[in-house]
Amino acid sequence: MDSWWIVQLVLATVLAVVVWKLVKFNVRYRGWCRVARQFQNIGPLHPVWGNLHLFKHTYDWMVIAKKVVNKDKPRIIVTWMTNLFPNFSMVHPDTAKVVLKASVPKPTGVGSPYGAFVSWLGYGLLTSSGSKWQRNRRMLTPAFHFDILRTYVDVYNKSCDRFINKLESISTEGKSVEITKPTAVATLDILLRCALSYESDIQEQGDKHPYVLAVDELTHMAADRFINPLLQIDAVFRLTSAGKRYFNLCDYVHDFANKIIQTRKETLENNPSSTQKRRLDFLDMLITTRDTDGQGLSDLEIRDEVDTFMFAGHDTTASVLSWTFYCLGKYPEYQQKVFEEVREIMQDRVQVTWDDLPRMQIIHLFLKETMRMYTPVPTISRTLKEPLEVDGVILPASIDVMVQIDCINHHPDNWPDHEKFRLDRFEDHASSDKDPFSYVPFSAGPRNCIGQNFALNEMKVILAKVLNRFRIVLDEDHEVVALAEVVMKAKDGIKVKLLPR
Ligand code: HEM
Repeated sequence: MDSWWIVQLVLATVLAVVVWKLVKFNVRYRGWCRVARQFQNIGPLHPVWGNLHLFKHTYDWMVIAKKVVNKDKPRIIVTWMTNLFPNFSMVHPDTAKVVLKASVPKPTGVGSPYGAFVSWLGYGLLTSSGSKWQRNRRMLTPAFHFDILRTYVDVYNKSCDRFINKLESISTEGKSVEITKPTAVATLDILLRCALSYESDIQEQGDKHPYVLAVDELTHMAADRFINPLLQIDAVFRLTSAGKRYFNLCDYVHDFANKIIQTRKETLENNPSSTQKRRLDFLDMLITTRDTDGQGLSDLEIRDEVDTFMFAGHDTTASVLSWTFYCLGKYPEYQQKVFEEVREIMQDRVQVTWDDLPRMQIIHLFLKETMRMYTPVPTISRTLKEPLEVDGVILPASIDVMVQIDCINHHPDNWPDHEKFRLDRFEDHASSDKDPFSYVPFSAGPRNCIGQNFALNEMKVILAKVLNRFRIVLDEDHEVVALAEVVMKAKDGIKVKLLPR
């Protein structure tokens, strides 16, 4: 056969594959259109860009969606990502619960919401699916048992003392301070101490500390990758200067964790009784946990879980705390109520105890309403491997579906006056006939947040101690705008005045 024939054969094969793919896509596409027609669209369609022309930034989606939810009270919203790909968003508890209860995997491929985080977090609990996730979730659950969490209260107290010192040093003469950054460093400090027993002066150093800087930059860069599918292809991203920096930072945080893991493994091997003399941390649990076959986690799995805790546990908690400081300043009459509760519980003490935590009921209500108003994790997603029936419609396999927690928190069917901050909103929430899926800041179902009690305890300790020390007043000259990014952020931060009590 001469070479001309070979070329023709190759071209014909390529053409046949392309045609076959197009036909397959066309069948799928028509199926998507049939389904999409049954639900409300987020807005007018552009002939090429679908709904994308409506959003300049990813966070614009939530602003528009919440207006639609408020006006028409839909249960599912369709967004066309160009005219070729529909995206189905569950915005009501009835539709969200079907997705959250099903064991539906996380989307981690190129162009998917979690894909951008994989080179940093690997396949830890947040990004893994299927049997790997099931095994590891079972193995890690004991690390969040109350008996373990109880021992962290001391860490929260000590770290919060450093946080208060930091705030005092930057808020001299009643000047207002930007609160979100020091709060994020404080929550990272707490996680490093609880997860790895890593003791350092990171709060004093702030982003001069290389680990703080790395985690902060990685969080932002991974979020930027998330909105640019091209940059999600590692090989393409590596060619950009941002990509080079990103992978260097990944190497740095991986090395940082690897060194601590190796040192700890050697200590545990050489001196197994060392754990009896000190507080156990997450790393001890990760190294010693065993599955039903007696197998432990590999070194890579341990590192992935450590990095996952750092990412999933620090920015989320910092977001809630920052918005809570904001709301305390915005609603001084509620701040007074919370403060009175703190004084009643703590009397003359400055350290919070484990037994104080369940008594902090007004703080608890305040945190809950803050998390409803300023949803810490606005959006999560899943990828359908099988068709799933939602609201009487079969959503086809192979599409990504989103659960829009922020829309659920503001759905007028469940939350009348949803834009109003009301401390009494949750007073009888548990006992009322309200659907538990109408409020899911920590998600719900099998893949709910494993760290929620850790976070709630930590936030209560910090709030009690900060309020015991300062009265919080909003800086009225600073405009605060909420942006629904990966976590809920304030556009130019949050500024408050901290007046000593
Ligand atoms: C106020 C603070 C927090 C909020 C609002 C929050 C919220 C959430 C949400 C919404 C999810 C579901 C994510 C998804 O489906 O993609 C989640 C999962 C997760 N969170 Fe949290 N989280 C917080 C604190 C923490 C802390 C402190 C830790 C660890 C120490 C943590 C570790 C995790 C992990 C490992 C997962 C994945 C669980 C799984 O899929 O099995 N979170 N969190």
